[in-house]
Amino acid sequence: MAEKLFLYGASGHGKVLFDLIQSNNQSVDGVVDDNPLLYDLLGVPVYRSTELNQFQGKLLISIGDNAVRKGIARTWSSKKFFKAIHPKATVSSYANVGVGSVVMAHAVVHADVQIGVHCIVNTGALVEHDCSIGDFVHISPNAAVAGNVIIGEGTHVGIGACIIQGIQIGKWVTIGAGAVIIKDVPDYAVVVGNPGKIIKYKKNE
Ligand SMILES: CC(=O)SCCNC(=O)CCNC(=O)[C@H](O)C(C)(C)COP(=O)(O)OP(=O)(O)OC[C@H]1O[C@@H](n2cnc3c(N)ncnc32)[C@H](O)[C@@H]1OP(=O)(O)O
Repeated sequence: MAEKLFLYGASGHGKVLFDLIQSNNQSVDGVVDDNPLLYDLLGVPVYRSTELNQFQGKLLISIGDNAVRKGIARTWSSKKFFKAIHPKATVSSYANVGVGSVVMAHAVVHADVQIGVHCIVNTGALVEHDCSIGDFVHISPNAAVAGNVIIGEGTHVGIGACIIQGIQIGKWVTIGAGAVIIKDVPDYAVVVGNPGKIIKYKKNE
């Protein structure tokens, strides 16, 4: 019998992953969320994290916030996680997608790309050849990352942003929606606009 699959996070992102899992002819057996007001996600029961140890199965963290995803992955590091790739995503057989990561519909991940653990490559995002994407990164819908780009842990590439080839982006960077990144970006920077300019630094993850 197939192992049971659980989502951690009864969020909007959780709903999208729910659909993704069904697109792969699998089903979600339960959702974990500590919001006491939530009892069900798309008809599947929501459990509290205190109940999680009762369940045998594999877990996928369905929370968009990169730092929160990292915290949950650490807390539940003894659990088995799974990755999920939409059947309408294109992932090169020469790319590597880490455990706990998701690749949404119409995303493209080309050859010799390394994607870390617990990442989100969101709907229609493009990751070109030879990129290295750190753990807990989120590449938002319709963002495009050109070849040979390195992105550090926890960075969020905003919706529709573009990063030209060969750029190095630090860790826990925020790239604003629609930004065009043509220069390297240091750790914790928040960058917006075309061409991308740093408007501030985040204090931490
Ligand atoms: C499925 C999903 O939903 S995936 C989620 C996808 N979501 C995203 O991609 C969101 C990305 N986030 C953004 O673009 C945000 O605006 C951020 C993180 C860049 C900035 O947010 P905040 O820190 O709250 O900054 P704030 O809104 O105060 O804006 C600061 C300044 O930057 C400007 N600014 C903010 N975002 C952008 C942007 N994307 N492009 C250009 N300018 C921007 C603001 O106009 C403001 O300018 P001002 O000081 O001259 O008035």
